Amino acid sequence: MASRLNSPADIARMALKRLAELGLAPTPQNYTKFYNEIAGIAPAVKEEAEQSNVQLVANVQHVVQEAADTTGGLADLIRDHNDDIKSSIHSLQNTQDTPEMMRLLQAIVHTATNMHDTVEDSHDSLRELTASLNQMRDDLAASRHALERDPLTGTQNRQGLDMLLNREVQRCRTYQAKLSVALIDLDFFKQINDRFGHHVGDKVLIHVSNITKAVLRGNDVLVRYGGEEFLILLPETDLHGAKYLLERLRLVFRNNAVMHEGKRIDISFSAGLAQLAADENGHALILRADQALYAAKNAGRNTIIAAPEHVADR
Ligand SMILES: Nc1nc2c(ncn2[C@@H]2O[C@H](COP(=O)(O)OP(=O)(O)OP(=O)(O)O)[C@@H](O)[C@H]2O)c(=O)[nH]1
Repeated sequence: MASRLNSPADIARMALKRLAELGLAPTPQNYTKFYNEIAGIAPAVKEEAEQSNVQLVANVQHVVQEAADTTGGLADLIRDHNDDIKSSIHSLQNTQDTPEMMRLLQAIVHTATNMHDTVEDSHDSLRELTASLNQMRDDLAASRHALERDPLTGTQNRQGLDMLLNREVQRCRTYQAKLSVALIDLDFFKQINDRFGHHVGDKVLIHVSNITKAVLRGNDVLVRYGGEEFLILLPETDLHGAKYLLERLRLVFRNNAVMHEGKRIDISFSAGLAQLAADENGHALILRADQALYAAKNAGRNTIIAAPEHVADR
């Protein structure tokens, strides 16, 4: 049970403890690596996404500046052309000389044609700029998606959880809807790594997230919460429904062992469940699920425990 922690301070403490246990120096690199591992954050993806976001913002600034230049230039040119046409019309009204009238008319046609061409050019360049901005919007969405995904299992990571949870809690308040969370921690996962190697451990994590996703409904969200710990957000689900789902999941785990070199690797999990109370926030809800998970581990593992009802603060 690697990640039992919610606050950054707890995660930081745990990261330092890990470094000390392994006899590693608490360098910024080592500290960051362990902090991210415990918090379930993929550093490479995070850094890459952050860097590309900085690049993206610079690109957006550039395109917006170009658009401003284009429209500003267009306004100036139209004003100049307008002045020319006005002046030619004025001269036209004050002359009776036919050749002069012809010259002035030609000048007006010429200016109007220039104006038309200028507007056409600006239109094309603004269309190109809009296309660039649309492309950037898509890049930004893709980069945000990558930032919120766990690269190993493809599930949501903790990065996007706060926003999702707040949204669901808000929805429950507005519509008096139900929301439960399940915190699942694989039992004795370290032994799988130790016995078969880290790559088999990884394979087990992928397998676990795949079979879990197959059991969940479309609205449910599976989050890789820590190393071998998963959180499931269950909208429109009370504690009874959450228990039913987790029991089903336990059966699915039992019937779908990972096969490695012709041998079964049996996997079980412990889980803590909690249903959102009317006056509770998302953080407190997860904390109760976490305490229930602790109780499930202490009860001997392969156990599902529902948190007692939330007692309102006085
Ligand atoms: N293969 C693999 N192992 C991971 C990953 N993330 C965390 N782990 C391992 O998960 C193990 C968790 O070990 P423990 O915290 O002792 O928990 P456990 O062995 O599951 O024991 P209990 O939770 O108490 O039942 C550690 O060995 C971590 O290195 C990962 O992405 N891949």
